[in-house]
Formats: sequence, structure tokens, C-alpha cells
Amino acid sequence: MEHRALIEMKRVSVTPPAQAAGRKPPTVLKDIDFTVYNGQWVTLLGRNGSGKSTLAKAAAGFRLSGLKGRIANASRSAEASGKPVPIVMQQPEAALLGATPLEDVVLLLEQNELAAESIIGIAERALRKVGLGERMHQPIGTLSGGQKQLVAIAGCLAMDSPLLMLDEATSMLDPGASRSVLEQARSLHLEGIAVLWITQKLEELREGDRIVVLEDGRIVYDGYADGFYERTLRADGGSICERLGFEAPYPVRVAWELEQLGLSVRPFPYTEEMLAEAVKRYGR
Ligand SMILES: Nc1ncnc2c1ncn2[C@@H]1O[C@H](COP(=O)(O)OP(=O)(O)OP(=O)(O)O)[C@@H](O)[C@H]1O
Repeated sequence: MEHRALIEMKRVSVTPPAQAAGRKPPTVLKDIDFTVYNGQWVTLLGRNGSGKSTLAKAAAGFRLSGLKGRIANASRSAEASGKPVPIVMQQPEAALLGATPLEDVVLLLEQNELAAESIIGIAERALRKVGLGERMHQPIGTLSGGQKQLVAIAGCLAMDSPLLMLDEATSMLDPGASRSVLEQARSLHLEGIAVLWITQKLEELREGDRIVVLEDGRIVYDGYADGFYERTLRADGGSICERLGFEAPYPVRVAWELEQLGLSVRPFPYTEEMLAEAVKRYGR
């Protein structure tokens, strides 16, 4: 696949205007250099208040006050150029406008001034793609939180953006619904769409993910998942994950324990299933 930048941010900072006279405005993003290429999966990690949503909004093309630096965004569709890339938000209801999934995606396309004659077909295709073909005429209020997030994902697909942006899209969902939204995003990624997946949940990382960590408005790690967990890369013997104060998921902690006993489990077991596979291999 051709290596093409979809979003390129250079020296971006965001300092919203001070809320009260005499108060120093907070700098929410500091000197951000960040590029997302076509076909990439980027997991953006960071604690509450580290600047993740602001970075996503800036990357999507929102006009934020106090924004400085350069942002080139090649991920907007030709028809919708000039409009921000839609983001799937934390609250499943946050961006839904229609009474049914179909009406919702149609409204989004109408707002973005797509050619009227093609709108219904595009919306139906996008909803089928996320597995909502049977539910596209169902009242939105009868859908689960996970299904509502899939409607929001369908809206982004219908806009034909080569980049899907999801801002803590699973944080309000139960574990089963979280898994199905993550799996849906993963399967769209396998079909070639780039994904910016914002989360605080390390158990959502997978082998091969590019991970970008934000801390206090700055990027403090930009690398791959294995490098994030690898303990031997640092002189102090700790991993980048530990140095940044994140708690690694259970399967990774087990891999670290096994390493101390002289057993190296590679690739890192990101899930319990991967850990079970690794244990089976060593058990033979
Ligand atoms: N327009 C604004 N004016 C003042 N402060 C702001 C503004 N936008 C964001 N902030 C502050 O900047 C910090 C980063 O906000 P942001 O929402 O980007 O972080 P986040 O990592 O997405 O956090 P969360 O996980 O809680 O959503 C927060 O402390 C927030 O209160």
C-alpha cells in the first residue's frame, strides 16, 4: 500500500483563551508533531485531561480557539472537503440525530451536502457494513449502547473518510459491547481504513499497533506496542509502559513474570487467549 499522510500536524499547540481575567490560560497541547498514514492503526493513550480529545479535534479539522501550528488533512472526502472528519465520541447518543439508524446516517450526509440521489444507497451500504442491515429502520432508542456506536461508525464510513476516529468509544459500554465495537473497528482496519483509536484501556492494544502516548499535552511515546511493553529496552530494566505509570494488562504482567524465570513469550500476549496459546506451546 502506498505510504500517504492522511493527517500531518507540525508544531501544533492549543492554548484556549483564559476563562477569567487574570488567570493564566492552560496550554492543552504543546508542540505536537503527529502524522497518521493511510492504513495505519494508531492507538492514542493518555490519562484524563492529557489532551487526547483536543488532539483528535485538531486532527479532524475542528476550528479550535488558541490553535497554533500547521495541520494538513488529506482525509476528508472530496464532497465534504472543508468540513471536519466526523469523530465517534464517548457518549453513544452524543452525535446521533435521527429517529432510526438509516435516518441518522442520511441526515449526516445531507448536512454535508452530498448529492441527494446517492444518499440513501450510501447510508444503507454503510449500515450493512457494520452489521446493522437488519436494524436500520429500528427506533434508535431501542438500540443498545454498542449498536448506537456502530451507527456512529456507519456515519463516518458513509462520509467516505479513509480515517476513522474514535474517542474513547467503548468507555461507556459493558465489556461485551466494548469488544464488539473494537472488533468492528479492527475489521474495518483490516479492509484498509486507517483508525485513530483513543483509549485509556491498555487491554485494547494489539500486536502491531502504533501507540502514541500523551502526557500533559505532550507526546511522550510514539512507537509500537511490543516496544511499549519490552522491559529490556531500558537501562533500568522497566518498560516504557511502567515508566509512564500505566498498569499493564494481566497477560502482559504474566509474560514479565515468566521472563524473570527465563521464559521469553513473544509476541507479547495482548489477550488472555494469546496467553493461553503461549502456555500451551511451552507445555508441549
Ligand atoms: N476550551 C478549553 N478551555 C479551557 N480548558 C480546556 C479547553 N479544552 C480542554 N481544556 C482542558 O484541557 C485538558 C485536556 O482536555 P482534553 O479533553 O483534550 O483531554 P482528554 O485527554 O481527552 O481528557 P478526557 O479523557 O477526560 O476526555 C483538560 O484539563 C481540559 O479541562
